[in-house]
Amino acid sequence: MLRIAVPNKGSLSGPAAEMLHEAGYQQRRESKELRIVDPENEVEFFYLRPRDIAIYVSSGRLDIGVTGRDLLIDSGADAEEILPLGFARSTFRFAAKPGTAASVEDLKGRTVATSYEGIVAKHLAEQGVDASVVHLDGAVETAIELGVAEVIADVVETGTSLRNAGLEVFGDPIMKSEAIVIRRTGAEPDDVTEPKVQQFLRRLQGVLVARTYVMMDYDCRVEQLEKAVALTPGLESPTVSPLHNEGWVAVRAMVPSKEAQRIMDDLYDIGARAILTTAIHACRL
Ligand SMILES: Nc1ncnc2c1ncn2[C@@H]1O[C@H](COP(=O)(O)OP(=O)(O)OP(=O)(O)O)[C@@H](O)[C@H]1O
Ligand SMILES: O=P(O)(O)OC[C@H]1O[C@H](OP(=O)(O)OP(=O)(O)O)[C@H](O)[C@@H]1O
Ligand SMILES: [Mg+2]
Repeated sequence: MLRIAVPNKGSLSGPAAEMLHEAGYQQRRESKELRIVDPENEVEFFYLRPRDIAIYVSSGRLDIGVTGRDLLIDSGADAEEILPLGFARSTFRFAAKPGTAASVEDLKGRTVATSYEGIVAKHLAEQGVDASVVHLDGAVETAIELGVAEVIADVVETGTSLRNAGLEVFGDPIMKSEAIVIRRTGAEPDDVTEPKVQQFLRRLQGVLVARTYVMMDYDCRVEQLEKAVALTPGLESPTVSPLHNEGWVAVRAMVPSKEAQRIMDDLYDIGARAILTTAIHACRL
């Protein structure tokens, strides 16, 4: 049975469960459940605090886990990223009252409040800056107003929390994060576990592709086919089938969903007709 760690709370938990459900895995029914077995897929899910997941996975007791890249790096645990999952995207940044600091060098001798001491200490050491770090569990934006620190280092998504606290980011982003799948560094692939890990990754990749691509079908004149294929090259190459009407073909290709409307306009302009897009529910590339 493959043993997988899944976030039990916070920003990662809902989207992770949704993605696993889309990938065909059974998920818990109640938020208090700590572990469930999915016998059909021979997988056991452990619902753990996102911050603890890298530690469990690095111990080797769990085979893989879903966590945030920032949490993995912060933990310093012996685990590595094997698949980015495209949700819970954020940047990790320094912020302060406007005019306080312009770059990481300005942190010398100052105090930085953060929930991610590991990331901050590593970054300051890399930059050769000597500053104090104070650990807070959350709501770190308030630390400046209350005089606990002059600078904070925190997760920024929309920037709303910073704006509400009257703070501004400064310096280069410390890192970019998103949800990821991790496994123990240098895990020895055994014959029983490895195929299951690979199947798990293929399923999640299938969900990612289904989320980012749509299937496009259209008819076009043979003379326009090369132009049309250049607009819709597909992943390998589009399927082209003859139509009953001579001189026309039907084309089918996957296209990035974000570009679908523009591609439909361009196809129409070169004379393609009956242009349809349909959602992809699942796939294996
Ligand atoms: N507003 C946000 N937008 C995107 N990702 C976020 C956001 N807040 C936290 N994250 C990501 O969630 C992960 C942290 O999860 P964690 O559950 O520890 O904190 P949280 O989501 O802030 O929840 P809480 O603070 O309520 O416990 C990190 O990978 C972080 O980058
Ligand atoms: O840029 P934004 O879109 O505002 O998102 C970033 C905020 O979201 C998270 O806070 P959360 O609500 O989890 O509270 P916390 O600080 O107590 O973790 C994070 O710690 C930031 O404060
Ligand atoms: Mg938080």
